[in-house]
Amino acid sequence: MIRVENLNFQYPNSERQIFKDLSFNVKKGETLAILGANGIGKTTFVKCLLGFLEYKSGNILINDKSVKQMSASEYWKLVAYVPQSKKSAFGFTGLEMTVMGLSPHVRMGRLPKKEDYERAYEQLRKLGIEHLSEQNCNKMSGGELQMVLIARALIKNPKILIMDEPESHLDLRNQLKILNIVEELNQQGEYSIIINTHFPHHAFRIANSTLLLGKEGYIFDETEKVVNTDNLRNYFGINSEILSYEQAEKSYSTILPIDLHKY
Ligand SMILES: Nc1ncnc2c1ncn2[C@@H]1O[C@H](COP(=O)(O)OP(=O)(O)OP(=O)(O)O)[C@@H](O)[C@H]1O
Repeated sequence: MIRVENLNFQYPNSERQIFKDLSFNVKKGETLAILGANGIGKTTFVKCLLGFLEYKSGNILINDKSVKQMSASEYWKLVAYVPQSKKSAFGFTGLEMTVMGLSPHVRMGRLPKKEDYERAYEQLRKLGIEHLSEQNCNKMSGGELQMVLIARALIKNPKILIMDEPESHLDLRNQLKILNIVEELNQQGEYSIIINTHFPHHAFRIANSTLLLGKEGYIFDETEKVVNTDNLRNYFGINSEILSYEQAEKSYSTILPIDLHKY
């Protein structure tokens, strides 16, 4: 569904090449987690993917078509972006915010119709947050706003969902709500999901594959093969243990950071 081939990117006036020959793919129905230390290039990658930054060479393809050959409306019908909910200043209600997600499908400049609002309400209801429809986004908690931003992304039935640390800044319950939604979307088998996260144990929980970015290169593979103590030492500079727990025939793993690795 989405394929990245030999992507190279460097900011102008910067010595450092952020990606060198980055290649990976995310199939339909799969979730990819992107992990890496602060400043390694996770957001830069998302900006390349969304077309806000131009990469030096390489290719990003959706359904075997280069995104550079797509019109903006063709691209935005396929791709939805869920930004972080922090530092938001939106004066819209939850319903209005969700209707905005339909913009690639409706003619520019026309007012949303009654059925657009009904569709938005239905989307909020599906996520169990219809009580936020009349609430001003400025007055929502981080978790509530994050859910509305997910509703805004899902309303247009995208094929690819790109989420930038959607569970950061949220309390444990709200983090779980977001993870549950991603898990549910993954199980529906209709989406390719790419999620930037700072939590390796979230990758365990929701991601079929993980891309671990580092200064000298990257690792891309099934999450269980990528998130291990050796890689956490090499890519994050920490000594850690992986703890696993089983309940109701489901297995859960988490990372226990022990101390800083001494080089
Ligand atoms: N406009 C820019 N010009 C030059 N360098 C930049 C620019 N934007 C970001 N960088 C640098 O590129 C590198 C990657 O930044 P990026 O924001 O992609 O990292 P990140 O992995 O998302 O970090 P974090 O986990 O802290 O959010 C950093 O060293 C950053 O300072």
